[in-house]
Amino acid sequence: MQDNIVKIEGLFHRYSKDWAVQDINFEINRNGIVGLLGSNGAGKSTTMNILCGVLSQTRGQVLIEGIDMRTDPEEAKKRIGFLPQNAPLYLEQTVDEYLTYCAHLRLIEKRKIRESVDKVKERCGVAHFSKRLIGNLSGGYRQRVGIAQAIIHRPLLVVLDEPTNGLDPNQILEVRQLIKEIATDRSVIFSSHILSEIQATCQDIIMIEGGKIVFKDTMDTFNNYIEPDSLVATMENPPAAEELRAIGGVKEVVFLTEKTVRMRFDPTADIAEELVEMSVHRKWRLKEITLEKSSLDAIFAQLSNKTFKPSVQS
Ligand SMILES: Nc1ncnc2c1ncn2[C@@H]1O[C@H](COP(=O)(O)OP(=O)(O)OP(=O)(O)O)[C@@H](O)[C@H]1O
Repeated sequence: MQDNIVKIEGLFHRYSKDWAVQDINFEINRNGIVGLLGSNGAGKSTTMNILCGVLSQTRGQVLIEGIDMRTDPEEAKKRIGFLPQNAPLYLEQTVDEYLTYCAHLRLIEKRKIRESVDKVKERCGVAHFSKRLIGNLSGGYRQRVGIAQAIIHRPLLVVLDEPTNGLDPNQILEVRQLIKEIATDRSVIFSSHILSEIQATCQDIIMIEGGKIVFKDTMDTFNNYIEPDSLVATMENPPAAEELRAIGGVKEVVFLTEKTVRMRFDPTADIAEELVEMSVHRKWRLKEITLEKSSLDAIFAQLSNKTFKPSVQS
């Protein structure tokens, strides 16, 4: 039977008195990107540092392809590439010097180092900056070099701690694209405190809050879990706001234009059907109706406050 790429069981860690993470359990069994989502201080870096063998857990087990990170760190770490929150870059080195140094650290055979460095520069789009000092690169290119050091030894798992933090919108798109590319033939765990970032990048999501997992499943399941709670309707002959507000389950009515209205409602009420029926009877001449889901941040807050654990993950 094939071992999981990653299996984390009953992971607890405390730095001093309080638990930073508690009872973290998850598995990764396939290539692609898993998003680790949580607000500041939620426990993302602690989990990632333990997963990569940089921090030793108080309790629990981390297995990489069945190899215990605690008892056989050398073998387990060969299978992992890590880009911590503060990328371990030497700003006074050129891209070539730095990646060659990383290749040595990763124990790549001497005769293969040149080739490995060239390949990874090509893959990460930094080949044209080979002789440039890292200190003189933009934030986006520094992150690319950080990702290059994480994949130079061709690990089966790459762990990226908030890799798009501090980048401008264009750089974020470029780094996201690079992460998607490197995840085609390996597994990537990617952390962020921004839900839309995880949604745009990941196939699976693990939400962590207050050191505990509050949601873990596929991104598709997460998206389906979000129920619509407002609609936008356009009517040729709309009634007054009070008439719409009187419909059972409607919480708020706001006219966006003379003929277009947004109605917030209780997700358990079937407002759309009611609105269509009333429009026919009262001749409001409904032209268009669009259901809207709650803001992502609201869902994040909602999930963060409750413990919801679907059984499957990847
Ligand atoms: N070295 C440390 N010593 C003591 N407490 C720590 C240490 N590092 C983290 N913590 C605490 O552990 C908890 C989890 O922190 P962690 O850095 O893992 O969260 P995070 O989700 O990565 O947040 P951020 O995005 O802000 O880095 C927080 O309460 C934090 O204050």
